Amino acid sequence: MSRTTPQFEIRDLNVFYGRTQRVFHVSVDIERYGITAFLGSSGSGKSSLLRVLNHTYDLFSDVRIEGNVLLDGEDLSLYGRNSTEIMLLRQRVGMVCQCPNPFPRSIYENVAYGLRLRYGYRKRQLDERVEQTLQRVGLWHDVKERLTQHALHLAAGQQQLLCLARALALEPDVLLLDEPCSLLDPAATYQIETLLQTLGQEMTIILTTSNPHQARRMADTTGVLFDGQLVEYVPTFRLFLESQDLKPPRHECAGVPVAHPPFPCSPDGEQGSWWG
Ligand SMILES: Nc1ncnc2c1ncn2[C@@H]1O[C@H](COP(=O)(O)OP(=O)(O)OP(=O)(O)O)[C@@H](O)[C@H]1O
Repeated sequence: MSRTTPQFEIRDLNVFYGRTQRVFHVSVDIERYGITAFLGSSGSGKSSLLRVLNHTYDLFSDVRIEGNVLLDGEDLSLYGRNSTEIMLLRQRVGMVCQCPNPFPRSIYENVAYGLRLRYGYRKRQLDERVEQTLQRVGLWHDVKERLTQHALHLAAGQQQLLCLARALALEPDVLLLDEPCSLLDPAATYQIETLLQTLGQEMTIILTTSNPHQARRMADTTGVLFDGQLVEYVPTFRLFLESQDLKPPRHECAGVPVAHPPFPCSPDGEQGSWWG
């Protein structure tokens, strides 16, 4: 595989829940390394799109997808449900959810569990890797004296860092993050965003957000989802330059003009909502 092959090639992707279509004809290449954000209001299809990238949509019984998703040139639609390929895929393409969801076990075990399963490490190797991984997410200093404590006793931001550590321990090529900061306070958000910017230099990060400021701060490329349709997919700086001009919508989807929402506040302001 060439280094210039996109990490993901998504071709005419449609997602249906039962008979209702929620994602429409999304075609996009996601480049290797850096941060790509999918920005949209609640219900615009961000999670539905993200879940296709590591087959977690399989976990929902009423979902059907059409189209092709290629990871490093390999077509994921050829993978069968619950197959070994899918297990390996989810190690390669790790995921962190909106709501911090550590295992109801100790802090140590949250990171060690996957390492033990994947690499069969013994105690000393496990200790080393757990420490390294917790160092990597900046949590080691806070938790080194209480590794055996229940993970749910950590603050929400620390729980989210632990979930990141759990995913990173398996050395994924890609990290998917579904609104990773939406339930966190500004300090924890800052910590996670800073970490993701560092990680984006060595792996592909794909995140969803409903916060245009977060996309602007974080992402190299931003896709805007609107009612399940991808109405923009551009380098982030272009999206925000153009949005400031409050240009009228210039997109069509299936012949219908799409109301691309303007950016309502000053480019440096944190007030207002894209969608409000
Ligand atoms: N498992 C499901 N079964 C049925 N409908 C679903 C399911 N998951 C999502 N949907 C619907 O699909 C649409 C898109 O949902 P999705 O969660 O992808 O949007 P989102 O942009 O991630 O929203 P949010 O930011 O609120 O999570 C919504 O109308 C939602 O109700």
